Amino acid sequence: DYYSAISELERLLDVEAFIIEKFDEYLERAQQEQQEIKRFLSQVEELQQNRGDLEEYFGNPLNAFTTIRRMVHDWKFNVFDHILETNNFETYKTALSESLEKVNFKGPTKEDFKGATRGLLRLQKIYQLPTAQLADGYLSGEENPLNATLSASDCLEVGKNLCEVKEYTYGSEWLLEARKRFHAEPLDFISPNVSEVEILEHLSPAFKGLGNLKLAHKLNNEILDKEHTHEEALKSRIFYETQLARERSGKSTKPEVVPQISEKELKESFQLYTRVCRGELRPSPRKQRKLRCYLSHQNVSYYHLSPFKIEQLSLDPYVAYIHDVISKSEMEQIMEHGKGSMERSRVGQSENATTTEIRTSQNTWLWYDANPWLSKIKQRLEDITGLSTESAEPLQLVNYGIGGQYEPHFDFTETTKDWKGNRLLTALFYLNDVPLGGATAFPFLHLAVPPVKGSLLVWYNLHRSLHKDYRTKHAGCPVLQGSKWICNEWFHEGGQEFKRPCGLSSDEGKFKEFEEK
Ligand SMILES: O=C(O)CCC(=O)C(=O)O
Ligand SMILES: [Fe+2]
Repeated sequence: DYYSAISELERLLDVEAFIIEKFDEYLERAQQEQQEIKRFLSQVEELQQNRGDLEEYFGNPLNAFTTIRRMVHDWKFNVFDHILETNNFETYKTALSESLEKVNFKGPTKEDFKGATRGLLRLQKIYQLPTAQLADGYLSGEENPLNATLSASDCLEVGKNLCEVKEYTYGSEWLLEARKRFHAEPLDFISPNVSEVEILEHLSPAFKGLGNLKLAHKLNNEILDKEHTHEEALKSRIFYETQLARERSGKSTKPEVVPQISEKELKESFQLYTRVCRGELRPSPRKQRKLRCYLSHQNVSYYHLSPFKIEQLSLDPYVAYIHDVISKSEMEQIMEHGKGSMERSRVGQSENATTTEIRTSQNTWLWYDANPWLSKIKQRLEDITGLSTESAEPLQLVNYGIGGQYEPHFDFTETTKDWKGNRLLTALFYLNDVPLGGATAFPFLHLAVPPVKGSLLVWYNLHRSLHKDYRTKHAGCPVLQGSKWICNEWFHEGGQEFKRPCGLSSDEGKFKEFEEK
């Protein structure tokens, strides 16, 4: 008790002074936090005001990336963490979560954020974009960059995510970029509170991952220069010093670091795919010389009046554009109908189909029965191809996002169980123009077909004898700028007996060498 001795009261005064001190600290912090929240809110408000046309805004992958990043990360660090960790805000907290529940708000997750990073990496790898340029919003050799740049903390997050999946080469570049930007940026722009130490905490292990222990050691020492008692760095220092000493004395050799290239990336078709997407490979003049553009009624009386505009792209296997085959209002109608039910695209057959990085897009199916307004389009597809839709699949609407792609694949499947048979012909409508990237690539044909709004691309996946044509391996190149909307129709074998009769000889095993390439 305090009444029986003055000394205890003295202690009480000490305690009181201590409490005052703590509360002062607390209030100062709270004020600081409020200011930070305010600053963050006004920054976001400014961004919101500058967003302009949404299609165009999100057509810029950097804007898409930073928006997701803001929702996954910045709101949490700058606002919610501050508010939610303080009990005073309990009532505010319930009101907030209730109102979020009311509007059924489900924000992007960490997985979204990682996916966005993987998208940027893919763009960088396939289009060979230098890190600093990409971070500055330069997507190709253009003079004026996109109206978006990444901050030091954006670069840090990209670098962190990449190192997490052992992509140390690119990861270290992003971290170095973060450091450069950290020094260049005005302090009030850095959000959420990045420190140089935090950048170094990731940069040093990244160089260790690359087998550059000397540099990792040097960067680790820089952490210790700034924070003498940094526990992790102190531990790492011992590791680096012993390791480097052993190397010097010849007791251990420099670790051999083999760059991580997946089996899939080593495949010839993948290498060709990236080169075709970049425009480094084109069909030879010898092949191109034989190609024609012409008008055709395809033996349908109606089209004598308004023939199809055909542009051949490859004769064997046959690939061609048919231009201006679908009207603006039809395209809009398709997208409007599909938009509400898009789901992450899957790869594989029915029950085994899974989502994968091989195909980063969303899609939905439009059944002809359920959408009678599609019958005109169905008829047009029959008129163009001369095939029956009796065994065809419903229309598949597809949309690609940040760095969205579909890696090289065949459209035919391994087994066909029913009378419909395999996918004979692919008909692909381009529903929009893609400002950069997003071509349909045929690696073995050295052919990249850029999306042309309102045009249809067709090719046969099977030989005349209905055996698989392995040269038709194809892909959707990553979308570099803008988004990509397409619509697929797959015609199957069934019902084409008189429409596309088989030849007299078998094509089995023809060009089989392309199967595994
Ligand atoms: O996106 C593309 O251009 C190709 C799409 C594709 O190959 C497919 O959906 O099967
Ligand atoms: Fe395909």
